[in-house]
Amino acid sequence: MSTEVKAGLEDVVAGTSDICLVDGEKGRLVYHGYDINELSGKASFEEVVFLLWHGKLPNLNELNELNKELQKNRDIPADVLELVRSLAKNPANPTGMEILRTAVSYIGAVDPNKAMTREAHLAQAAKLISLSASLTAAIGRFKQGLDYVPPRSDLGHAANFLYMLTGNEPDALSVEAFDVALILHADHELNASTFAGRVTVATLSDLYSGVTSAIGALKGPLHGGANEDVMRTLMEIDSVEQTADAINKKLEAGVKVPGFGHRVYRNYDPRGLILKRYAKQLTEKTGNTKWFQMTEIMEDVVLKYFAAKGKDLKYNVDLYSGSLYNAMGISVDLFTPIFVVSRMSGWTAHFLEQYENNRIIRPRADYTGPVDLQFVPVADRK
Ligand SMILES: CC(=O)SCCNC(=O)CCNC(=O)[C@H](O)C(C)(C)COP(=O)(O)OP(=O)(O)OC[C@H]1O[C@@H](n2cnc3c(N)ncnc32)[C@H](O)[C@@H]1OP(=O)(O)O
Ligand SMILES: O=C([O-])CC(=O)C(=O)O
Repeated sequence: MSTEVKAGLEDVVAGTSDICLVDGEKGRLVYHGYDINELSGKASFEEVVFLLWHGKLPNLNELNELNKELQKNRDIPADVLELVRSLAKNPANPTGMEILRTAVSYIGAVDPNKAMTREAHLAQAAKLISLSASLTAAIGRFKQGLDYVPPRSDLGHAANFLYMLTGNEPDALSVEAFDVALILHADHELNASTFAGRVTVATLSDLYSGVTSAIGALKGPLHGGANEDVMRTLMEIDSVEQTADAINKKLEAGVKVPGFGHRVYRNYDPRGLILKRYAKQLTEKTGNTKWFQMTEIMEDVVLKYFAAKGKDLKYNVDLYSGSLYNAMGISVDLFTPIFVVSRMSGWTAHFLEQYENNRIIRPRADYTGPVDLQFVPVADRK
């Protein structure tokens, strides 16, 4: 057995997959052959869901069928809605991610369709794509003391989410920007949450357990939770003029600034460039450019700080989603749940792939503890 240990499994290839290519050197992200720049603004999120699950873009009939299936699953069942409503009011103040994780686990427990077939998994995946969006909108409303807005079947996935969140029909630019954000976050090879989920389903556990594991992993601030941290950092500074100074102080203190750095992208994160364009466009349209301006200053300060040290640290997908979502009127606590709404497509595609050609995932640890200790009865221990 090789004893070479790569901390954090850096650059370790843990399997093959034909879902998604992350080219860290060239800053490219490709879903089943399609570069994200080719899909963004042209395809809908629903088409990308089909692409990730089936390895090809849908024809019109296939897309209509998928849309029908997604629309059918949009309304939140009464028992799930009550669970979410009570959690949103709980004095422990659970986060959006905690409520979403609990609701998904509950939905799995009460789903009568427990078959471990591709057909059943696809039905469960469609249910989760729809319900994760409806639940995120409902969590946002309940946390503000507002009522549930039932879904509409005449709107696409992105527009329906914004409608269920605000109760108003969204404008075309917000729908386009949100749809693109969903596409950009849809999949990312063996990132921590997808890996966690694949490990779970590789024991031949159910798809809901895989998704619950994945949500738990995405929640952390080193992964999906960073998008909320970016916005909280900006809100804590709360001044365009103070941004450079405040970020420099954090860097000098050795704080890891959220929204920067990536395990794979050495050059730039291609998703960030697209999100930045939409954030600029939407914040200019709404007239509230403060958070976008602060984010640009943050980008400039961090890049210069590291360049001066001979390091090439770039911003990642989480940096500009903050000002973008804020311009859509979305509260910070929903930013990582929105990541779930999108990544549900990639997670479930990976789980389908794992089930198709499964072997339990079980690496080794290089043991560094003692051996041959002698047992001492408790009364004689110091
Ligand atoms: C959707 C996503 O998950 S994208 C990532 C979202 N996460 C964040 O934005 C949180 C901030 N970023 C980070 O914590 C890291 O860059 C990660 C977790 C993304 C990647 O971690 P790793 O690949 O293990 O990189 P690592 O932490 O070893 O960083 C390499 C070097 O860059 C520095 N560095 C990396 N990211 C940052 C950052 N955001 N701010 C300051 N310094 C950083 C590290 O201190 C380290 O410096 P050193 O070589 O002097 O020790
Ligand atoms: O790939 C990663 O390590 C993290 C990431 O950017 C993602 O999951 O989108």
